[in-house]
Amino acid sequence: MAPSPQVPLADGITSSFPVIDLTQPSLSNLREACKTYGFFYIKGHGVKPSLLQAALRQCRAFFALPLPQKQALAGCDHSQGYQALGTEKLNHKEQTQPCTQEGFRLLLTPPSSDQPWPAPSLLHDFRPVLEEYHAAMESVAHRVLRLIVSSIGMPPDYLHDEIHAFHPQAAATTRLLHYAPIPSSVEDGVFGCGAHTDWGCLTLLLTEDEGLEVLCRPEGGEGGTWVRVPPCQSPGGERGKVKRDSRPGSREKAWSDGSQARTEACGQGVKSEWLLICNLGDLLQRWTNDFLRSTPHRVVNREGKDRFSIPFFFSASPTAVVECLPPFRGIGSKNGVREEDDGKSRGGGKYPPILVSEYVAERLRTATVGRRLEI
Ligand SMILES: O=C(O)CCC(=O)C(=O)O
Ligand SMILES: [Fe+2]
Repeated sequence: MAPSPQVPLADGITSSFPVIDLTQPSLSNLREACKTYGFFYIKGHGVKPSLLQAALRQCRAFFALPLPQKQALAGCDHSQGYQALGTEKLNHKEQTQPCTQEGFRLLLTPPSSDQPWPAPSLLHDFRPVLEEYHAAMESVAHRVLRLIVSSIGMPPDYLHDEIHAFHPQAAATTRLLHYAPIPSSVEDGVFGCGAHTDWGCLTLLLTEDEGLEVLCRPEGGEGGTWVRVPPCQSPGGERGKVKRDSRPGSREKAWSDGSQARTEACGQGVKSEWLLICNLGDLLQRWTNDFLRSTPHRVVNREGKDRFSIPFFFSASPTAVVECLPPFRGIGSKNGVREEDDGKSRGGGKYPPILVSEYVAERLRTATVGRRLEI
């Protein structure tokens, strides 16, 4: 099968960031993307652009509400509702300040009567638009997961049917994020959101704004290079400009203009399509004994502008056990390369089996300010 369109990287990085077309997916490209980067773009997802635009409009409208109205929507715990600026720190090693963002978590799967919603008198279309958006992302996530499982040589429904990973339902959260117009400073430890991995199965991200950076380690191992990921679409369909970090000795690289990928992905002359950015989370990495990657990423607000994004976090059923899958038992992964077991693995894998609920609760707890989390 022909290679899928790629986003070539700038500044001498030889590899590229893949675009997976859900209408004609290449499993080998998908496997390579999941193994090498843990990040890829999705095209051909079938979600209407009008729904994506409406979700972003509601996101902006929500954060434009006066602070007391947002604070009234704090959930009974951190997993739902409003989180004010200054309440989260994802990386206690590198961040000197909390993330410069405020957020609103919509834990809609499974449905819960505890989920706070703004009154329709405040934001009339908020709930119907975001419920539709959540359902659309959930369906994309199930499709992508089956493809990922097929790409590693397993029956597509293995996680669904054998592991009951999503039975009766995978927990899934749509999160609205607003990054305050505070310039980040990598040197001073000020980040829109500090380097972290996502703790679910996979994340689908929608944003029109620059700022997302991914730690690129094609060879695996320590170190790596932070690369900037062009947004899913630029405002008005215009293409983003190449941004390079020209500071001497900088290890940060810019992706080349994402418009190239979008044009290639959509065909010349066609108005650019809305891509989704997909990344793998820790559960998939643990299930595959580190064969697939849950890659560190961060948000750097270089221009100090308001930034909006909507990640959809697809986790798993809280009662599912995360334990090394059969093909990866006895196989270690060093520097991203499969190798034979060194004899120290437990339960056939590097990690002891853990309940999804335990893993997720611990990660959520450590993300609130005052707790430690190191990557
Ligand atoms: O806002 C973004 O672009 C990414 C946010 C993110 O990585 C997260 O919330 O886990
Ligand atoms: Fe993330």
